[in-house]
Amino acid sequence: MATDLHGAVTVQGLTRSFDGRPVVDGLDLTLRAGQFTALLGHSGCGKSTLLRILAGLDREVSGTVLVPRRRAVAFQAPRLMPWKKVWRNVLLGLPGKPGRAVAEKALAEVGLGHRSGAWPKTLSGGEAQRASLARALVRDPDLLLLDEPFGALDALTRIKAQRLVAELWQRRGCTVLLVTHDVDEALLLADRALVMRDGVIAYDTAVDLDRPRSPGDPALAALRTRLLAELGVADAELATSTTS
Ligand SMILES: Nc1ncnc2c1ncn2[C@@H]1O[C@H](COP(=O)(O)OP(=O)(O)OP(=O)(O)O)[C@@H](O)[C@H]1O
Repeated sequence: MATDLHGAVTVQGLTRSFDGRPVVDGLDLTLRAGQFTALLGHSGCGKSTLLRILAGLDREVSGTVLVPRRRAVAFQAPRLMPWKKVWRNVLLGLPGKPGRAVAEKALAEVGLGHRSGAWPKTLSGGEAQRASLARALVRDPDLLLLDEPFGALDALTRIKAQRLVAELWQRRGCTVLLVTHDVDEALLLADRALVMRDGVIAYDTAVDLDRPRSPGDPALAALRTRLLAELGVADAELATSTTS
């Protein structure tokens, strides 16, 4: 995998197979630096596989992958080490033995400065997810990869976490790729939405809507219908498909 110094991502002819079955199959994708892109697609279509490849966690691929050197990933499960205090979790794996103040700065950015010395098991689900986000931010990423980071949160915590990510993105200006099952979440946050199908990006649309966004905006509603059609979801299924 090649790396460059900017936030842009270039993927060409990317293929990843498991047991002889291609999950990513000649995929092309370009992300502009600073762009917030949502990646949608049916369960099992290969979204996490693509994200893991971009994160450098899976190198058994063919094709070209050009990503920024500084990149970080946050998963649906916060993956905190229970035997390390929150601030130590934030610094986990960082080179050069950075001090607690570095962790606390990232924790403050996600509104968790006061929990720095806590044990992970004492955090709520939303707090743990924010700690996981701080662990990504402390790496000062040009590319932030988010794999369903809000999937396990209750509705209210989820809304707060979505707002936080939107704020962080606007403040930091990094490139974001967000894997989500939730079309409404994609339309709330992203300025581009992709649908992955049959191992490639099968649909690609700009989400060119003013912020903050309102679900009542007719342009948003039209995009929503189109994306759901791309996902093969009929109108009658709308309510359940976007809240699960
Ligand atoms: N390490 C692995 N070994 C074998 N098969 C794998 C491996 N990782 C992923 N797969 C398979 O690749 C396919 C795509 O998985 P992936 O997790 O990327 O899908 P996804 O779109 O992220 O799904 P979901 O939305 O349910 O998280 C699945 O069929 C999965 O079983």
